[in-house]
Amino acid sequence: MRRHRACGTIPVAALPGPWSDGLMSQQPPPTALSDPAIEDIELLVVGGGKAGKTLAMEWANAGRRVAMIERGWIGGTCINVACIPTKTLVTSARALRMARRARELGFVVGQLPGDPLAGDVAVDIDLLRAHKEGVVGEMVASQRSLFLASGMDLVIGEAVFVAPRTVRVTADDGSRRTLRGEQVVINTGARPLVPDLDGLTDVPYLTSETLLELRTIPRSLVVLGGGVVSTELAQMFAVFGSSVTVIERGPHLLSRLDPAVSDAVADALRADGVDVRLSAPAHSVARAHWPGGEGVVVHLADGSQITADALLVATGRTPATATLDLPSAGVDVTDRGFVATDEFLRTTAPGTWAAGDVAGTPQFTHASYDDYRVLRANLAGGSVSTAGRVIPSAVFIDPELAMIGLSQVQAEAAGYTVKVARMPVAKIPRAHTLRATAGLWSAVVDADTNLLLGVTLMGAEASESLTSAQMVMSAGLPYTALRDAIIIHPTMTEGFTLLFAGID
Ligand SMILES: Cc1cc2nc3c(=O)[nH]c(=O)nc-3n(C[C@H](O)[C@H](O)[C@H](O)COP(=O)(O)OP(=O)(O)OC[C@H]3O[C@@H](n4cnc5c(N)ncnc54)[C@H](O)[C@@H]3O)c2cc1C
Ligand SMILES: NC(=O)c1ccc[n+]([C@@H]2O[C@H](COP(=O)([O-])OP(=O)(O)OC[C@H]3O[C@@H](n4cnc5c(N)ncnc54)[C@H](O)[C@@H]3O)[C@@H](O)[C@H]2O)c1
Repeated sequence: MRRHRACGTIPVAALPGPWSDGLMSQQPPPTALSDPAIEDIELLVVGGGKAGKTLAMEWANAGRRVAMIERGWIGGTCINVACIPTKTLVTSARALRMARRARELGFVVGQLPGDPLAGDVAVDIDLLRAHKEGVVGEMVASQRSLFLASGMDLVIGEAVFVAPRTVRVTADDGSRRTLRGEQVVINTGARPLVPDLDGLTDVPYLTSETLLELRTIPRSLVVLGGGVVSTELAQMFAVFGSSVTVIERGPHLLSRLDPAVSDAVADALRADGVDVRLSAPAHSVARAHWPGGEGVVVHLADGSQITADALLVATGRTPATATLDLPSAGVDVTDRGFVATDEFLRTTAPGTWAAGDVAGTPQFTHASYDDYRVLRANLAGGSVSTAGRVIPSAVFIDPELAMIGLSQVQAEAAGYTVKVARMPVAKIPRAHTLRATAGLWSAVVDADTNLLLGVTLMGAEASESLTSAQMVMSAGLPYTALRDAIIIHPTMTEGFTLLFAGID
């Protein structure tokens, strides 16, 4: 039988956002257990990220006593302020780019009088935001329904450890509960990292979270950092009409890629008008004023400066542990502030586990979901390890970039003798029908075994095509399995038959 633990002390009216109605009113009043101040449960999930919420729902659906504490984002970071809103906006940017190429594609769009942009079409920021909020709102509502239907106790508030496996939650109205789990999972994610840069705290700056709330498209935007968040948002805002400059302190965008691929990413951004400055460490930031306006000026170490209406800080993410009081839980952190876990996702405190970004898992939602699979097994007494996981990823720029496994540089450094397949995307028939012939596919093959070591696809629909290579890799099949497969024509995935033709 499902059992609910109460959160009646947190008034529904205190809850933010569209999920505030009816959430707590379905819960019975608090029941004293072994200690009147402490509510004992089987599973306590701290932070409703991908791994934790999935496990919480599963256990609650099985009739187990589960509480999940979430400070406000029902469904976690990904749905509220990261993957889902940004990819929704990427879709708009892509459609806008296509609309600007209307004549090439055989149609015309109406002329908008007074349009400040060069093309026939322009962004309506209110419509754009409504579109994004519609997608996010539907997903949040769906998550809320699933959480409540599972029978879990969804506790809205800020969690702080007060003892091992014991958390105090404070709601917006100041009311408190104390919950103790037989098992505890910490899944609080990460937040934008704000670097220690001279002047930064004195200027208005945006992060990936606040950028999504803008009421206007800034005429000019300077982006600090040249990683994944930066490249996706910089290109998108350039397409929306901003004059965008990216400042990266290192010699390449997306520094973990082979330089040739990083260069191709920089070219793709430049093709949309982004000014990409590499090896350009920022020295300081200050407010800038000009007749009729104000913004920010970024001074670079080489003495040059960039002035813009708005500044986006995209210099990485930091684990969300600062307010958790982990020492009270007996949970150690690493020197970079992540919750220290072993390969089974156990923390240093008995019965306490961690997953997702906060645990130092590669920062992708699908990686956190894999942590759920690890936890699911290990909380049931198993010993599933996170060691050796091969995690694919994609950067949703145009053209898309998707990768898995080793790059050529990494494979050679690891001592493999490799065969490398490379092909311009223009060789794939489907790319022509999509009018999207930009990009390059490459794959690294172990010359001794013919096994795939890594694949990097830059081109239309790369994030979809990559999964075929991932399946071949995980099945331990040679690259010839893809080369000789009968693949639907014309699709982008068909490109594998061409990529691998003639690499012997
Ligand atoms: C702009 C952007 C775009 C991204 N796009 C993608 C993408 O396309 N694909 C992809 O795979 N990944 C993407 N990511 C990364 C992805 O969002 C994260 O890796 C993923 O959300 C991590 O999930 P998680 O399980 O660690 O927890 P999260 O989803 O981060 O959830 C943690 C939850 O814990 C809550 N919380 C934190 N502290 C407390 C506390 N003290 N008490 C109560 N609750 C707390 C937070 O409110 C949050 O809801 C993107 C990230 C950003 C910033
Ligand atoms: N499509 C996706 O899956 C997706 C999208 C966005 C984010 N994410 C996840 O979020 C994580 C964080 O992304 P991110 O882009 O914030 O971090 P990142 O680590 O990918 O990139 C940060 C960049 O900022 C640069 N930098 C740092 N300090 C700087 C400074 N003072 N001046 C100039 N440059 C500076 C770094 O050299 C680095 O290149 C990613 O690693 C990724 O795992 C994933």
